[in-house]
Amino acid sequence: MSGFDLTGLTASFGGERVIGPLSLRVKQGEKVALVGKSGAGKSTLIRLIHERVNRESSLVPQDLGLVNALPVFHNVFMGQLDKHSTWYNTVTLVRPFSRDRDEVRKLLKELGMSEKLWIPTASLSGGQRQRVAIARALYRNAPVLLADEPISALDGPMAHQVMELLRERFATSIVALHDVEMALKYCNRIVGIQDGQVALDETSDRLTASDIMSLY
Ligand SMILES: Nc1ncnc2c1ncn2[C@@H]1O[C@H](COP(=O)(O)OP(=O)(O)OP(=O)(O)O)[C@@H](O)[C@H]1O
Repeated sequence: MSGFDLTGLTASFGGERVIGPLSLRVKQGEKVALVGKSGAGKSTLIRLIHERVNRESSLVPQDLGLVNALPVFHNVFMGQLDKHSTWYNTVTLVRPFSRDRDEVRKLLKELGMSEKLWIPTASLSGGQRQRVAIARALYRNAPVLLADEPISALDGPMAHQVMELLRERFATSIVALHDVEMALKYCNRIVGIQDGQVALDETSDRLTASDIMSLY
């Protein structure tokens, strides 16, 4: 699977509906940007999609979900925990296999931080931590990427490098982005969320930044 057709997506907090009911069909090869103002429901929608396509997806959550006490290597390795036996994962915790070390180092190099392989994650900057979560998603190598503001802590050149990498490595993606220009540049479909509903759904080549700004 690398496309999906989800219907009946809903979420409520304290009895208040914040998403849906909403349907979303994403075809293989589509790079979807979720846009909309803060509180519109983008993160909640990504969580709902992840619940439905869990094992088929690589997730970069907004809070990153890193284990601070562990080095960068182990946080990235977590992307493939469910692909190995308990024995393999336990050995890796103490003494990682060279094949995995090399693979993780190579990914980190593409993200400009190979020298951080054995550094405790807690000691990294915000942008470095974000890149660890991105490396974990790349290492998981699932058919669908689900990412919630994956470049919010990165400087300009690194933000472009990461978006390029994600576009190249994942056939299908849904990425919540605040930066409208980045959404238009790296995604081929724009889905605008307003009050938990789809308020805009159009291919990028038919939109300008000002069309999207009407959502804000
Ligand atoms: N755990 C929660 N408990 C209560 N309300 C929540 C919770 N999570 C989200 N909400 C509410 O749901 C709505 C949608 O939130 P969500 O985080 O999905 O928005 P968003 O579009 O991702 O915002 P942002 O761009 O600021 O990340 C908001 O009104 C928010 O207050």
